[in-house]
Amino acid sequence: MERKEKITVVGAGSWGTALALVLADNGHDVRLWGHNPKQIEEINQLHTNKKYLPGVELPNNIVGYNTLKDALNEVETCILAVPTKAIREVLNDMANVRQEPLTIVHVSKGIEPDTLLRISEMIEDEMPEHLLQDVVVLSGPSHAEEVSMRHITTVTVSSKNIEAAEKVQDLFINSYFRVYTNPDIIGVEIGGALKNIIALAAGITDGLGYGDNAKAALITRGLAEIARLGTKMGASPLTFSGLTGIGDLIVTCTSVHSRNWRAGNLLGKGQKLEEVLENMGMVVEGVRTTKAAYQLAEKYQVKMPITTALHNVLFQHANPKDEVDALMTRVKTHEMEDLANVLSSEQ
Ligand SMILES: NC(=O)C1=CN([C@@H]2O[C@H](COP(=O)(O)OP(=O)(O)OC[C@H]3O[C@@H](n4cnc5c(N)ncnc54)[C@H](OP(=O)(O)O)[C@@H]3O)[C@@H](O)[C@H]2O)C=CC1
Ligand SMILES: O=C(CO)COP(=O)(O)O
Repeated sequence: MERKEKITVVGAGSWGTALALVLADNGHDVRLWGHNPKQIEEINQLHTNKKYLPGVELPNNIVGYNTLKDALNEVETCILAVPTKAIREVLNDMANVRQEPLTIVHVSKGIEPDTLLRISEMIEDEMPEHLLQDVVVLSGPSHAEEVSMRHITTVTVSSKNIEAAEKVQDLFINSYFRVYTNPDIIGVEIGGALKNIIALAAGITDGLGYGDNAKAALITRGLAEIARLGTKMGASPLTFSGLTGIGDLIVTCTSVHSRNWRAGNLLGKGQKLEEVLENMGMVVEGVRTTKAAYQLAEKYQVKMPITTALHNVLFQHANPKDEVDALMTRVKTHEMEDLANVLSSEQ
């Protein structure tokens, strides 16, 4: 019989709440911490979180907490489910109320602009060493709306410590939520973060009225530039053909649940970025990640034409249609650059 645990989910948005449900289904005592007292009252009294997961009923073994100290008391594992922008602030608050080491499972998909740190690196940077047991990432094609309806979902967990990843695999795995492990933490985090850029771009092309051919082109050429950067950063190229690479690209570029796709769609239809973000009401990670990936491309001297085009649209007021035209009229090239180099050296 598996050990049932007290587990704290930090962040009561869509993804934190959906993951709390999976853990509750597995019999764990789940504490769901959020910074909004009214929302916590709703979770405890009505067993709903209507803003983030409308129509979903939460079981009794999910208890809402508004105080981090109480939420983290006597807990060994915490799931960190806040937007990338809020991570440092929340970790700082956690460090102030913790004395014992904690395993942090992060589920956010982003890169920090300017420092260019992946989220596991941000956690190591911000959390004092004596308070950090292990850092694990959970990522993959998984919209909260579907997970909360117990629709079949597959994800991957990764950590520098394989045993920690396997423990998290055991906490989450069940008949509708299948969890794999992958030792390549760089590839897992880069794939999960950068697919949001391509999802924004896919939303834009849909909003402009382009068809499925354009979407397929974006997904495959998007994957090529993500893998080009990721491998330079030390990731295994194989990871990009897995759940956290192509898998997450497919779901985010093709699903109406995706906030990144929806934001891109509105941009393609002519709305201004500020207006789109204001009306979304939930995090659109791809915007900040585009800034970070653009900086990473410069740092590692990697060509990322789709990321650059999106950067121009988001931050330089470029016209989306002009950027698509510019992408299509670049100098002709090989599809597989490495393969072309190998073949020409054999001649
Ligand atoms: N939704 C999904 O399907 C998936 C999301 N993810 C990733 O999970 C991460 C979280 O996303 P998601 O849950 O969807 O986002 P949401 O926008 O749905 O929720 C974000 C939550 O974080 C809270 N929050 C924001 N800032 C702070 C802060 N400074 N301190 C404390 N809490 C804060 C929000 O509170 P408030 O309501 O007060 O704003 C809200 O409860 C993102 O990185 C996302 O990419 C990954 C896989 C799937
Ligand atoms: O990461 C996700 C699905 O795997 C969620 O994507 P969005 O943030 O675009 O909704």
